[in-house]
Amino acid sequence: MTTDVTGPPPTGHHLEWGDLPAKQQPTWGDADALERAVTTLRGFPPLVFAGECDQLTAKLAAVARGEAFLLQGGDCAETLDGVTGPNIRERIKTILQMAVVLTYGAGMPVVKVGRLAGQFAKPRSADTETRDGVTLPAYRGDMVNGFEFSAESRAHDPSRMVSVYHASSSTLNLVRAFTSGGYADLRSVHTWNKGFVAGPAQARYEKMASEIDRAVRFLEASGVADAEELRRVEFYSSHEALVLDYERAMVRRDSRTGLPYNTSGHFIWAGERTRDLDGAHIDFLSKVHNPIGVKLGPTATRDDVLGLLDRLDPERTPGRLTFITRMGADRIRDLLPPLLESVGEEAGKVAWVCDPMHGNTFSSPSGHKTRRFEDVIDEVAGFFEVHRAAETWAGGIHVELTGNDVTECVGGSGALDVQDLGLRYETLCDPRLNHQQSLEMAFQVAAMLEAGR
Ligand SMILES: O=C[C@H](O)[C@H](O)COP(=O)(O)O
Ligand SMILES: C=C(OP(=O)(O)O)C(=O)O
Ligand SMILES: [Mn+2]
Repeated sequence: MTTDVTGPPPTGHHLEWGDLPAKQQPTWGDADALERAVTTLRGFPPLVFAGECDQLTAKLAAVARGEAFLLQGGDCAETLDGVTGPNIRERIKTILQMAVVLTYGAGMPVVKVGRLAGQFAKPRSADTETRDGVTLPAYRGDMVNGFEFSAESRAHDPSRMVSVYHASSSTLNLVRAFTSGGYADLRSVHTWNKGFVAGPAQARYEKMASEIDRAVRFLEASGVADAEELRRVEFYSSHEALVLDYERAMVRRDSRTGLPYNTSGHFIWAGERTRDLDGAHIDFLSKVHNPIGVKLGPTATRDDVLGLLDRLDPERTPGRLTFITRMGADRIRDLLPPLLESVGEEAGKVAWVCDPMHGNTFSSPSGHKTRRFEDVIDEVAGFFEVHRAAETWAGGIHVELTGNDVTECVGGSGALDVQDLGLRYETLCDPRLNHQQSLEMAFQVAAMLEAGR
């Protein structure tokens, strides 16, 4: 981890953001409260450092070259109440386990990125929600308003951005402690499996962990393994850069180079609803030097893809830009090939990652938003097939998951049924894979990666 100091922008050198149209923004009522929150945020230290962002760019360059695989995962919507030690620990353990399964199964470096420490704002399909004849603003994530269905809670409150900063800071603090303080030591692969509800994937993991243990002991005994290298993992934060008042206020200039970085997270992306070329979100991403992503849904055209490439990565810097496709299991095989084809040679200049969640959401009869595990796997399978045929690299997966034993997505070996959804449905936005389903997915994706080698 580099320790460069990333300072606030020098006085008089504030970046100009202009006033391009910005979709999906809060309507803060109180201008003074907004000003106070933004001023407070601007004075806070960065949450991540420019040097770390550059390291991640270098790792994503390896993904773009086909030499590494990206695992990006976490909640759809983090919540302030959800920032607890156990919640964060179980999520980190889950991602570490998945990464080990992928690394061991596929013999390939895995870049680990959490959807965490900033994933507190949501774009919505509708601005309002109606219950029993009462219409209120839709829930837009804890950065903007509360989930509770009352006028007071649903009002957009800028001071929430400051709360999100603190929540992100304490999340990152624990993540850094876990990943560099010995907990993520490869010699503890077994302990990451502890505390989870037993199931087939856990048992399979246990077996694999024993093999890894033996291999690590062998390497250590032979003097090949560097004890320090085994002790820690590089783990990065990411979120959708949605609420521009928050993201802009977190921009700092790198003291080494003077270049602006969004220090609210290592990797940030523009969502499917805010990726228009002439909009404020793409303009924002074009001005910061972090590694960035853009979601591409079923309506993405050749011109969108080429335009985004030119706008966001004019120099074609390896690792700078990642396209995250989310087409749906039934459409990926038709919609992705023309995009790869139209980009031609340029397709190899960016990383391509599959979000198998957002194109596969439906409502259960009980009214729960859900996804079928089998559709999620099928979209990833389609993603691999298409890339193989196009001779481009299927660079990774972007998944909504939790380490907790929730009942939000149906299917998987636990055969979770739509009738079970009400048991432990805890997400405030989209349904996440639970621990068992996440681990199962890792085994299936590792097999796909292995088959392609
Ligand atoms: O992850 C996000 C959701 O897909 C997005 O917020 C839209 O959800 P909605 O259709 O329930 O508004
Ligand atoms: C809103 C999201 O995705 P998308 O922009 O792809 O719909 C999300 O990642 O939670
Ligand atoms: Mn989501």
